[in-house]
Amino acid sequence: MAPAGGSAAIAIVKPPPGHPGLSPTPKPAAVPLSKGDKLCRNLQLFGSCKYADRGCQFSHELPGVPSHPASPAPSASSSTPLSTAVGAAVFVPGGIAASSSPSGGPTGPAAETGAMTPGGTVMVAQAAEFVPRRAVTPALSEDAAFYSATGPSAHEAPTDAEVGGYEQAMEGMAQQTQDGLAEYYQHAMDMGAAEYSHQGVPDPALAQYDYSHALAPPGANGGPPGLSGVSAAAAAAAAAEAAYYNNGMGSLPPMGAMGFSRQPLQYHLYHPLPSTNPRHLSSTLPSRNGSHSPTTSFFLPPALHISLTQKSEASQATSAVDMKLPDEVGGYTALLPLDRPPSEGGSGGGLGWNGYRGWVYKAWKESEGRCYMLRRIEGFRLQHEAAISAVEKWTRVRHPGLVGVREAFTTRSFGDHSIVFVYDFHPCSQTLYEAHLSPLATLPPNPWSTPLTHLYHQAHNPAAQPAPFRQGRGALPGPGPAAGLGAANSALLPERVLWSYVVQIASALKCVHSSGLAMRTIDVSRVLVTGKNRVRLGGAGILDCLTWDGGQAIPAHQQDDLLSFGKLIIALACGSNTAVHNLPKSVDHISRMYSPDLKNVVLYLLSKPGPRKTIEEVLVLMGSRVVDELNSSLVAEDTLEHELMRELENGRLTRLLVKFGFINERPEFDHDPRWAETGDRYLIKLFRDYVFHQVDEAGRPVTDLSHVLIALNKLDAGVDEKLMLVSRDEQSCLIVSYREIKNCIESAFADLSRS
Ligand SMILES: Nc1ncnc2c1ncn2[C@@H]1O[C@H](COP(=O)(O)OP(=O)(O)OP(=O)(O)O)[C@@H](O)[C@H]1O
Repeated sequence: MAPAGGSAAIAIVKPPPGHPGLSPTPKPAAVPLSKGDKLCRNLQLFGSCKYADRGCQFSHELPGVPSHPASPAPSASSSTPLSTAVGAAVFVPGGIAASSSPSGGPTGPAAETGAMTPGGTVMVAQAAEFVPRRAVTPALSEDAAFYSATGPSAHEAPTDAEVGGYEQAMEGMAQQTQDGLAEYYQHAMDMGAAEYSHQGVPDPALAQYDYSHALAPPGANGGPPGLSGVSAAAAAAAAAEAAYYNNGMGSLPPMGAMGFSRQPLQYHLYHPLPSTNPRHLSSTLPSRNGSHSPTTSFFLPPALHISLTQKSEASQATSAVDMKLPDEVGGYTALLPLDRPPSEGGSGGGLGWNGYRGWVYKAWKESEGRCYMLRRIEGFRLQHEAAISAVEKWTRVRHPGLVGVREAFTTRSFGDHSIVFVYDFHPCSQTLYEAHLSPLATLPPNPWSTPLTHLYHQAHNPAAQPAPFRQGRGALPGPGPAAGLGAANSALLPERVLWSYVVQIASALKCVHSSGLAMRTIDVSRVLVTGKNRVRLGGAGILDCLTWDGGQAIPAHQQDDLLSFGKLIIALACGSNTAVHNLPKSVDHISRMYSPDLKNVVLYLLSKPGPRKTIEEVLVLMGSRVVDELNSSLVAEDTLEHELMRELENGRLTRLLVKFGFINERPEFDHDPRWAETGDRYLIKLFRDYVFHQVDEAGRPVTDLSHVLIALNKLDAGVDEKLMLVSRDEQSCLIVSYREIKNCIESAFADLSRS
C-alpha cells in the first residue's frame, strides 16, 4: 500500500530494522544522547508537547519530519478517521509487520520515518525506548537482555548479556521465593518444634536409665552426626525405602529391619492456631450472653480440639529407640515407659510398693486394639495364688473417680519374677504431686504428650504457665508458700479446685468402701489428674496382692484410707508433701487460707479411727459442697459430666413418662370413662402406642429402646417434624407434629392438675 503522501497528517515511516515489532532480535543498546538530542517523551506519547515553545529542553524534531508540520487544509478528509484517511499512517502491529515484506519491513515512503501505534502516536526509529518507572527488576531494566517467555530459539543463541540478565532475574525471583518459603517453614518448625522434641525423638531424660545404651550413636542411621531426630528418622525411612526398592519390588523386609518411625503430625496444617489479632479473636470468643458466635459454634473449641488431638497422639506414641523391653507381655505389646525420672518431678520407678520397685508402661492389647497402662512390680514372687484373685474383685468396681482395673498376671518376660497390674490408660495424665507439688511443676504433662496445648496457651498469653491442667498453681495469684511447711510450690491451690478434688475422691472412696474394698493408695503420687480438674484414684488392688492377708484387714485399711485422705488434703492445701509432719501449723494455715468447712473435713478425717468414722459421714459433712460440685462447670468435658448429663436427661424423660401415665391411666376423670380416649387425649393415646407399642408385620411387639428415646427427646424438644399415628385397628390415621403432641400433653396434664 503506497500512500499518496503530502496530505497525510502524520507521515508513515519505516520501522527501524531492529525494532522489536519487526524482529525478535534484541534491541541494540541505546546510544547515549544529550538532553537536547533526546526526543521529547510527550511527543512520543501524545504526538505533541505543549511545552515545546515554553522551555521544554528535549528535542521536538522528528527525524525526516518538519518540526511544525503544516496544518492540514480543511477538507473532507480532515474529518475522516485517521486509519482510513488517504495517506494516513498504517497501523503496524508489532511482530507481524516483519512478514509483510520479505525485506523485513513495510515498504513505501511512509515506512521510512515511523510507525503508527494503536494510540495514534508515532514510533520513531531512533526514539529511546520508554521504560516505565516501576520496571526495576533486572530483566526489565534498560540494560537487561530481552526476555522471551519461550526462551531463545535455536538459531538465536542468546548472548552472554542475555543469559546473565535472565539468570540474574530468575535468581532474584528464586531468592525471593526461597526467602518466603524459608520464613514460612521456619515459622512452621517453630510452631512444631516442641512437638518434635517429644515425638519420635528419645526423651533425653530417659537416657539415664537402662535405655541409654540403646540410643543410636550420631549418624548411625545414615545421617550425619548431629542430624536432628526428624531428619534422622526421614533418612532412616529413605534408606529403608531404598532397600525395599533395591531388593526388588515386593520383597518387603521385616518392619523391625526397616526401622520406619512415625513422623509427627503437623497440627498447625490441620488446625491453625487461632489468630492473636484482637479483631479476629473477638469472633471466637463467647458473646456476652455466653454463647459462641454462629460461625464458630459449629466447631470444637480450639482448646478442646487440641486436647483431644494431644491425647490421641499420646495414645499412639511409640519409641524411636530400642528400649530393651520385651516385645510382648501377657498379650500386651509395644511397651512404652511412662515413668518420669526424678529430674522431671517423678520418682522414676520408686520403691513405693511395699518395698518393691514399680514401673509404669503404656501398652497395646492386640486382641482388643486398645491401649492400657501396665504397672509392673519388679522382683515380686507370688506366694499365694489367691492373692491375685483379689484383683478380680477390683475389675468389677467401675467409677469415674477410679482408674479402672483390668487384670493382673505374673510374668518372667522382664528377666525376673514380676507381677503386672493392668489399668485403663489415661493419656496426658499426671499425678497430683506432679501437677501441684513438684518443684518442677512447670514441665509438660508427661514425656509422650504433644505440647500443642502449650503452644495454644503461649499463643494467647506467652507469660502464662504452659500445662493444661495446671490452672490451679502458678497461674493464679496467691498469698505465697505456706511458711515453715516446706512448701514446694509457691501459689495457693484455689479452694474451688481443691473442693472439686475432695468431692471426687470422696465419691470414689464411697464406691470402693461400699464394695467391701479399701484403696490403700490415697496419696498425691497415686491420684491421677486425667483432665481439667478431673482426678482418679490409681493403684487399686496392688497392695491387696502384695500383702495378701485374705482380706481380713479391710475395715482397718478403710480407716487408713480416711486418714490418708486427710493428709492428702493437707498436702494440697499447704502445697507440700511434708506439711502433714507439722499438723498444728498446717491446720492453722488451712483455717487462715480456706473456709471453715474444709478445716472441719480435714479434722474429721484426721480424727481417731472408729466404727462411726465412715466415708458416708465425710460426705454428710461436706453437705452442699457435693451439690455444688455436681453442678460445677469444673468437671466439663469429661465422664463425670456426661454421667450427670445423662442423669439430668433421665430425670426429664422420667417427668415426661409420669405425665403420660397420669393422662392415660385416668379413665374415671371428670366422670367420663372415655376421657383419655377423646379429644386431644386420643392423640396422646395414639402417640403412646407409637412410642411403646410398636409391632412388626406379624404383630409381634418391637422393643427398640433407641426408637423410644428418640421419640421422647423429639417430644421433649417439641420439634416441628411430623409423624404418622395409626390406630390399633388401623382404621384411622393422623399426621401430626411432635410440637402438636407436646401441646396436647401439656394441656391435658394441666387439666388433670387443676382437678
Ligand atoms: N493409668 C494411667 N494412664 C496414663 N498414664 C499414667 C497412668 N498411671 C500413671 N501414669 C503416668 O505414669 C507416670 C508415673 O506414675 P506413677 O504412679 O508411677 O508415679 P510415680 O510418682 O512415678 O510413682 P512410683 O514410681 O513410686 O510408682 C505419671 O506421671 C503418669 O503420667
